Amino acid sequence: MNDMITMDQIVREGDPVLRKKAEDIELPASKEEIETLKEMLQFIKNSQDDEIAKKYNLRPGVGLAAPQIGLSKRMLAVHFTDFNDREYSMGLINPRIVSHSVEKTYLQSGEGCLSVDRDVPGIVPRYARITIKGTNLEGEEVKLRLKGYAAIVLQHEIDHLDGIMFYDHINKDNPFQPPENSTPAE
Ligand SMILES: O=CN(O)CCNC(=O)c1cccc(Cl)c1Cl
Ligand code: NI
Repeated sequence: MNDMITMDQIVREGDPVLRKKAEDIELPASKEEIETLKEMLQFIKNSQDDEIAKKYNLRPGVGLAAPQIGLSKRMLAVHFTDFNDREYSMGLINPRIVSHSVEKTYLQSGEGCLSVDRDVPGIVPRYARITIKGTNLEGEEVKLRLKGYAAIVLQHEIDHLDGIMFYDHINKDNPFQPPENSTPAE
């Protein structure tokens, strides 16, 4: 079905689907899975379009993981430009982090989530550099070497596939304590 995704379809914290480990998708992905992933990517683009976002009351986001629309499947979509003006706009099926730096990074402004209707302040430690493998919307195997903002966003999304929320990473005793061996991404 080719309906657009709106906030009504976004699952909020408390729903157990957000805490499940999502299942790998059997390749080649079905037409329906590809269609859904394209709708997820379109939702993210719509959420960044002032007119559309206003018309449909969409909260802006740079990524979306399938569990956030109630689908416990390992697929995600991202659409953003990083701090070096590099554009990322893609759907990924069965994404996995195949290697990462020891060094960490973080956004000094913290993170937010469409599935979390509240501000949760604090530094979210992320790996500074990651290598991801997965399958794109064209069915090709891709290998992405990411750092900085792109690395952070992809880790936030892949966490959703493992039932992890961004605030799980915030230091309970001192939320604004920069992690060991880290450099801010901004
Ligand atoms: O899972 C995806 N979302 O919940 C979409 C809404 N959040 C964001 O766009 C967002 C905001 C700040 C930092 C990061 Cl890393 C992300 Cl991802
Ligand atoms: Ni999120």
